[in-house]
Amino acid sequence: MTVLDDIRGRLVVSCQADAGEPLDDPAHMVALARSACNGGAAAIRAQGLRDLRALRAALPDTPLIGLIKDGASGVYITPTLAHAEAVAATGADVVALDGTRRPRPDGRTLAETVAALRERHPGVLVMADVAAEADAYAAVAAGVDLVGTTLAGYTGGAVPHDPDLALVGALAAALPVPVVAEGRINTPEEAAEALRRGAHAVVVGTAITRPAVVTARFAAALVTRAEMS
Ligand SMILES: CC(=O)N[C@H](C=O)[C@@H](O)[C@H](O)[C@H](O)COP(=O)(O)O
Repeated sequence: MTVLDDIRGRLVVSCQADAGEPLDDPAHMVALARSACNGGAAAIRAQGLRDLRALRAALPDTPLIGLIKDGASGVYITPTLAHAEAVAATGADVVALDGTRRPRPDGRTLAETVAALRERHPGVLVMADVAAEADAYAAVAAGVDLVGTTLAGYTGGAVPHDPDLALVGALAAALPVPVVAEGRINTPEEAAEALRRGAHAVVVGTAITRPAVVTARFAAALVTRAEMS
């Protein structure tokens, strides 16, 4: 069984906390990840070397998708080969990296990044986080193992409210590699719809592991009600 077999048709839970948030502690991420696995998650996606090392040690048999966020705009998801190598060195099974066609900060192409990572870390899988169909075609040509819709809606303009399930469907129909639905999947129904549209797996983060954001949605709804009455 490969990691891709393990996650087929399943839920992957993203356990990430921004710096300074109350949950920004590897012990909290491990607790979130254990809870997610108890609830049926097949794999965990996580950010930052500290959290990745803690998760690998605590959950050695759970497939782990790792990344490093360097900044919050432009190419910030595992932006360079050095970041990708550092993620692979934590023991993550999959390295998720920016798979858009934007220039990378170290000047390497995505194809060069993938090739060098594979040479130094044989066996690691590479997931391209893309924003658009053309990104995905280029990423597949560059040799990635799977493609995620992670960055759809995050490369300019207002962030949409809904997940880009149309992109999931288009990529699943066209690509020769597994497509992971990721980004703003906020309900079980949306997760199921992503699978119906051909996703190999579904990543959910915020709706499960960011309680401040989820709480704010409830609180905002109550404020609106109070204003109307
Ligand atoms: C755009 C970006 O930086 N996405 C990040 C990628 O790892 C995370 O902040 C998201 O939480 C993750 O993709 C899961 O998505 P959602 O939290 O919407 O379920």
